[in-house]
Amino acid sequence: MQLDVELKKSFKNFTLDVAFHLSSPRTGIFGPSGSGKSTIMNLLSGLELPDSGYIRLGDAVLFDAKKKINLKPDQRNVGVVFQHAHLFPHMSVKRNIFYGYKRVKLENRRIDPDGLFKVLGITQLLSRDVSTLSGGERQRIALARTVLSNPQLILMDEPLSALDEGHKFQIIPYLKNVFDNYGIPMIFISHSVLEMRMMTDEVLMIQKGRVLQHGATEELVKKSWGRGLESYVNLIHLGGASPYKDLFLYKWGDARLILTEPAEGENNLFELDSRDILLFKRHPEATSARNLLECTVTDIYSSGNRVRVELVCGNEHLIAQIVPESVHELGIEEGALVVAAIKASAFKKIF
Ligand SMILES: Nc1ncnc2c1ncn2[C@@H]1O[C@H](COP(=O)(O)OP(=O)(O)OP(=O)(O)O)[C@@H](O)[C@H]1O
Repeated sequence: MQLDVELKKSFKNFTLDVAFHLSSPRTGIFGPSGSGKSTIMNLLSGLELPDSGYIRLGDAVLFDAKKKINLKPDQRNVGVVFQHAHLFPHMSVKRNIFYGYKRVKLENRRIDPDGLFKVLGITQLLSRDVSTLSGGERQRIALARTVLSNPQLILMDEPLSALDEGHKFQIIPYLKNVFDNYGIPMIFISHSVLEMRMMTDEVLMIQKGRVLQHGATEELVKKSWGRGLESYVNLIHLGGASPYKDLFLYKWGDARLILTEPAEGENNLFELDSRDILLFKRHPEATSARNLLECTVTDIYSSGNRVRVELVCGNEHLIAQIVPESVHELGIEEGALVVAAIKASAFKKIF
């Protein structure tokens, strides 16, 4: 994806003034409430008219104030998934999905609907009444409708934020499936760092209508933590568990992890707060922590009274957060060997 944007838009109490070039097919727009994320999305999709600037998507000019080009929303080939699914309540699920499909030219119907229903896990929902669906199911239906319209870009405006905590992340594997199967570039809007990390490789940080930072998602999360993010959260993908005494044993690269929480299937995501990792110079003789990992320090960065220590443990990466005094006591520097101790209960299952 190549998206070139320079846009200005003023409302009574707010001015958006941004210029950016996005090339990653999984991009995020991140920022606090009221920073201008939805305004950017509305300008890109053609729902709002910019005061000035241009929008170029690949070879297509969607908007150019100087050249007086302004493609209508349905000419832009940009699909939108909103926070709420906006399904027609009087139509069946199937009719909702195919709404608009008949307007897609035959040569552009490149996505097989039955295949898409499998990818989104909605085949069994097709004959259901819209009113009987859960929030996550509704979002998957809305996504199916958008994908079938054959967009060259999908904008997702906080697609998870209306879902309750328990179901929020269940939809993430489906979103990833759609991306992996059809390769349609996505711009994902959110004010959740966790969602950004799960859904994007590149992120544009917006504040008060301006671009504050732009870069690789993980790098921004690691390095800009001093400005408000209390600690780094390690995201750990684990396959299925096997029982181990009263606990559960997982394979993690070449290492083994013991957790209190069970998980099924090969696609489980756990979070581990960087503050929950203790570092030792040598193997402790006895400890209540069930996990002791031999690691090498690869990077250290500090902000105020906190220091983040990047580690490679086997072939996996971890970030621990300690205080400056511990850095001196442990002799932590790049290349140093340490033992990371992690309690079995420190891993929290996301999905
Ligand atoms: N049509 C409009 N008329 C007047 N002000 C508007 C309009 N649309 C947006 N705004 C204002 O522009 C600012 C940015 O709004 P926007 O919805 O883009 O923020 P956001 O980052 O998406 O916020 P949130 O995360 O809460 O959805 C807000 O102050 C909002 O009140």
